[in-house]
Amino acid sequence: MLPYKTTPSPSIRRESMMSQFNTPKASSQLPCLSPSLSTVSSFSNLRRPSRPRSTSISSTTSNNSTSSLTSVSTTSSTIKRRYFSPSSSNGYASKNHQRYTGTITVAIRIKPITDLIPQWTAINHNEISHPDHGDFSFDQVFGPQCDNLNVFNQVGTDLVEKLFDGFNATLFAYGMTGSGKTYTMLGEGNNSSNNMGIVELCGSYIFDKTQEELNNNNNNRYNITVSYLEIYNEKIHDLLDVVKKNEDLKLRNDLTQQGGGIHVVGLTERRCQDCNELMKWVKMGELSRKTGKTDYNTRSSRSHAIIQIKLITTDSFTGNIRSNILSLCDLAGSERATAQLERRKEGSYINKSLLALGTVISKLSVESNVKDTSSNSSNGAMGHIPYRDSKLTRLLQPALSGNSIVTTICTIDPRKEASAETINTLRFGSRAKNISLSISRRSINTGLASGNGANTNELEKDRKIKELTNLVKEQENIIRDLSQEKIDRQSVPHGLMLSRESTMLVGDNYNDPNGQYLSIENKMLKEKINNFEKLLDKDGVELQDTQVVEIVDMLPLEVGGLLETKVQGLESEIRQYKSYTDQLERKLLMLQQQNQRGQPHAQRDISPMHNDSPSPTFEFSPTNTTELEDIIQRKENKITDLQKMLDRKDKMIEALQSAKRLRDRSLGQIASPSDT
Ligand SMILES: Nc1ncnc2c1ncn2[C@@H]1O[C@H](COP(=O)(O)OP(=O)(O)OP(=O)(O)O)[C@@H](O)[C@H]1O
Repeated sequence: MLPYKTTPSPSIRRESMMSQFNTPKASSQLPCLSPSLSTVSSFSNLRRPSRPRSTSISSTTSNNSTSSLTSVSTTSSTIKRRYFSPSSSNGYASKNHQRYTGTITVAIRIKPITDLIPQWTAINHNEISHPDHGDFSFDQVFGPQCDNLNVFNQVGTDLVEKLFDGFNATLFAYGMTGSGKTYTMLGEGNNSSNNMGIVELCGSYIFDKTQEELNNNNNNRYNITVSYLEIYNEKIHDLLDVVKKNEDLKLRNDLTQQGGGIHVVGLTERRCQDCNELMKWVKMGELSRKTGKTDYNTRSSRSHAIIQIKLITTDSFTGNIRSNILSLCDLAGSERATAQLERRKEGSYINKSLLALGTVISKLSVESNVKDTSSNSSNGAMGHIPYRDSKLTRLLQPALSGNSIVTTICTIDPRKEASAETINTLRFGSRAKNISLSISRRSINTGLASGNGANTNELEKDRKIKELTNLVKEQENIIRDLSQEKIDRQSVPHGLMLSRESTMLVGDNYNDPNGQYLSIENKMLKEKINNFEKLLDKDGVELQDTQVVEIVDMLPLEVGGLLETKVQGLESEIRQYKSYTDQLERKLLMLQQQNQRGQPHAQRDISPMHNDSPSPTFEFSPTNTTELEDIIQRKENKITDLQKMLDRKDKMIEALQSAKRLRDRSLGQIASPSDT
């Protein structure tokens, strides 16, 4: 169990502090016991002119505090811890209600100083005062005398109670460097007395309460985990994983979270059996956290740190499970520029993210005011809130936008030289105080728990994983189909053998048969063009019969008609050549006979004697036998060529006709006798 040493009861020490409070000078040392009273809604409203100090508050407060002090059982008889019972006047819903409505709770904590007279003092449990700036009102004001347990009793117990009621809760410490944020959240030194920080006190309270519930035979079973991260120079580090501690973890919107959430991908969660174990992890994380020396703090936190304690509640009777998170944030402190380069760089990141937080708080505050003033007429729509301006605001986004009950502890250094920062901090606090929250209880999962600590989140994640796995499978199928399509395209025979039927079959395998068919058709047409080009190139070269048939087979039927006409033209041309050649031969014969008889070349007219058939027109007329022989030879060659060409065309026509017959047959038509 917890290694706490027995501590003096807070109530006893409070009694002794009360005596100081009754003296006028002791107002700055006001103990912090009363529940929240104030609900002032703007910074200007929070401020009142200085007034004479009242001394009448102490007795009332003292009575209140004693009556509201309740002992909470712990599991060890040697440890007796006393907590206040949760305040009921803070706008919180009762245990049975489903919703919490109220504003962010803002507490101010004044750091004790020994050497100088403080400029800022607590005049009662809700007000802080400055001789020049006046009085300011908040939910809680903790004087320098208040210890961490006092603070916890006022602001921490409520949050933990709400956690058990099914809400998320967030507490963050805000203030200038050296003003006491880390002291408040994590305590100091060996934690021998009341210097335990809020984190440890919350952890202790949570484990005590789970034990108490078990003792009361409650059906609920609890599992508790802890995670610890820091934002250093805008990078998110996992402080509970020594191997990954320098990795920059990514943020992701977590749709499994009710109302949306921000998920830190890969953040380690450690399961804890008791507060001792929880603090062991926290201390381990502390060792990794970045610290350094600043003008105001010898061990300044150079990063924002967020510890999350997750309470997983399983109803062993119904199997319902839910998880709720308590986020405890120790922000890095704002500071002025320093000479040291490293500190300056860190400082600029810190200031930038705090500025982003300030802007978000300011805008939310304005939005809340607008909603208040327009009340029912408001449609509830939010203006743009720049959560994305920094990692810090992104991480706090779910809490600030209604996923969590939020409390802020603003720590201040009461010295004169820190006054500007104090005013800034109070301004921040007053804006935060304006922000109204309306938070649903986290829904409870039905469905049986797995018994091994499964929780809502885990079940949701399982569902999400299944969904994503299916998606991945679907995408793998698409990729496989696409690769197959590529292979098929590449394997389409290069040539003319791919029939339309086969292309249709190939096409049927694809998701989009029309598209696939068109692409194959396109490929075929390209092939046809290629072959026509080859045919043109091969003019005069003998084509194989099969080639002719193939070419003709792929020709559209209209081309066949054209070819036939062309062939008829050629045939008539050949007939003309033949007739002319006949005439020439006759003429030649005649000339030869004349030569043999020794007759002179009296006639130069060599035009055909019988002009009964049309003859082609020639450019010149032969003048002697040799010339004539030459002409005749050339013409014979030409005739041979034409006959060859005619043969080819005949074959083409034959092939065309047979292709036509085939197609007609395949179309179920009866071939007409003229086709054959
Ligand atoms: N309420 C307090 N009681 C006693 N000592 C305190 C208190 N608040 C702060 N201190 C002391 O002041 C010093 C600075 O405090 P702390 O480190 O908590 O400041 P911080 O706001 O976290 O600063 P930083 O932003 O630089 O990290 C510490 O030595 C701490 O012990």
